[in-house]
Parts: sequence; structure tokens; C-alpha cells
Amino acid sequence: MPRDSSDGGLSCHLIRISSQARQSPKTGPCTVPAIVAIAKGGLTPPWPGGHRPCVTFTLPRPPAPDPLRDALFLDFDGTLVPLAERPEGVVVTSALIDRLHRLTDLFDGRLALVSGRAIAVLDEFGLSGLPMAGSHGAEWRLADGQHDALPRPAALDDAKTAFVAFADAREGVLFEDKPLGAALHFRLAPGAADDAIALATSHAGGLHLQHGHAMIEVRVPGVHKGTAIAAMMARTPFAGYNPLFLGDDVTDEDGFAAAARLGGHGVLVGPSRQSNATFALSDPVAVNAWLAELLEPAR
Ligand SMILES: O=P(O)(O)OC[C@H]1O[C@H](O[C@H]2O[C@H](CO)[C@@H](O)[C@H](O)[C@H]2O)[C@H](O)[C@@H](O)[C@@H]1O
Repeated sequence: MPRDSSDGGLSCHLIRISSQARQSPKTGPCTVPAIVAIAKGGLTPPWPGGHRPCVTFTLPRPPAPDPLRDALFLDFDGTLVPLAERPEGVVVTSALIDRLHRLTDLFDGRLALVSGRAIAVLDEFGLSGLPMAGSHGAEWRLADGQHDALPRPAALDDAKTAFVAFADAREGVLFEDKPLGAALHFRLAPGAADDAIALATSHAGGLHLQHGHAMIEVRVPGVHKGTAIAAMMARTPFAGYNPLFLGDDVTDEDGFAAAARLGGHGVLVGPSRQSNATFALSDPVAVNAWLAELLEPAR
């Protein structure tokens, strides 16, 4: 199966190849259909005419997990709930909460949320009964009360002051105060993206610069969703099972890699891209339908 290794780091199975000329995500316009690139020698440089080929990575739908062998790790925003214009705008329905609890029972407790949000925020959304990792892996809490959280770095206070001033000065930019991070959202002000990212980068010393959907964040360094999944997988009731992780954002790539390393796999939610995931679902509606199907045999 052909692979595109031109971007380094990630490697993806190329399942479907587009013959349409499209915008290349990495190197500007691509004008050479991949099928031509393959005919001329492959998907790595040199490409015909020097142009990156147009490729579409399409991953297959995940098979149904086995409740006796697998553990489910679920991202929140963009995976379980559709993205909203504002962080506080997402809606967590009672049907979703009920579904997650029934799945937890089906998997004998082996279901956890893995989010960039703080655990305290997920609790406020009514999800407090579930095991979860928050703050991009900087904190986790299991159903039996085991928990861990890294301390808040002092550097976040300076970042917060600068981010609040920036958000006040730029129409549509939102500041999100997080216990273990500080974030700027520019979904409502896309023109402010470059300046917001530059500002966050200037405050990233000693912190981790975390990109996300229409947002930039500085946060606790040294951890990520992969380390959180590994920490939970080392403990009861997860140890000894195969982790499946569903996520949509760049922060989820570490989780996909960890799931694969620990004997499971990642499921990318959303449009195709180069990813550590090996399966895909189109959006949160598809995720919730897939999850609901798992409960059907138990009805
Ligand atoms: O890891 P996740 O659970 O996916 O959390 C990632 C970030 O989600 C939130 O921001 C994103 O969702 C917002 C609401 O839909 C949206 O307005 C924003 O553009 C997205 O980036 C949350 O606010 C962040 O703290 C999380 O890190």
C-alpha cells in the first residue's frame, strides 16, 4: 500500500487517491494528480514538475470494539459534541450522558474521557461520574478516586495577563482561563489568528504551545493525551485491555499514537488528514451513532 512520507513524523496508509487538483495542506497548490505521481515514481519527491501530488487520505470506518477485550477513550469537543462558536456554547444532552454511562457499564468501567478541557469544566457539563483525563493530560481521575494533577506553572499568570489584554483589544477574540493553561480563541475573529499565535508563542517559554481548532493555548509541559491514556491504561480497570481512542484535533494525535503503542488504535473524527489514527468517523453525529450501535445488542 502506498505511503506518503513527505511530511515526516506521521505516516498514513493511503487508501484512496484523488485525481482532482486541490490545495496541498503543506506546500501550496498541488497540480499533479497523485495517480500521475505514482506512475512517475511514487509519492515522495521528486514529483513530476516539482509539484506535490494531490492526495486524499481516507481511513476506514472502525470495527465495533469488543467489550470483553477493549477500553474506550473519548475526546470531548469535536468528537462527542459538535464544535460551537464559543467554548461555553457546546451542548451536552442527557441522552449523551446516559449513553456514556451505559457504555461504561457495557465495558465494565473501561471508558474514559480524554480532553483538553479541565476536569472541573467537564464536571460542570454533567460528566462527573465518568473516569477522565483533562487539561491535555495534565490531570486525570478514575472512578475509584485515584487521581493525579500537575501543579500550575507560575508562567501561566503572565500569559493570562497578556492574553486578557489582547482579547479585550481585538473584537471577537475570546480568552479562556484554564487551571493548567491559558487560551485565546479566534473562531469569531479569524483575522486575529496570526497575532494570537505570535503572542502565545512569545509566552510559551517553560510552557507547551498547544495548537487547536481556531485556538492557541499555553499549558503545562511534559504531558499530553498519550501520557494520560498510558497512565490510565496502567491502572485498574483499564490494565490488560486494548485502548481505542477517538479524537478530532491535533492534540489527539499523541493519544492515537499511545493507543496504537498499547495494542489498540486511534479513530480520527472529521476530515481526512495525515494522522496516527488508522480508522475514521466523519463527525460527532457519526461518533454518537457508532457508540449507540454498540449498545444495541445489550438492549
Ligand atoms: O480535547 P478536547 O475535548 O477536544 O478539547 C479541546 C478544546 O476544546 C474547546 O475548544 C474547542 O471547542 C470550542 C467549543 O466547541 C470551540 O469554540 C473552539 O474553537 C475549539 O477550539 C475548549 O474551549 C478548549 O479549552 C479545549 O482545549
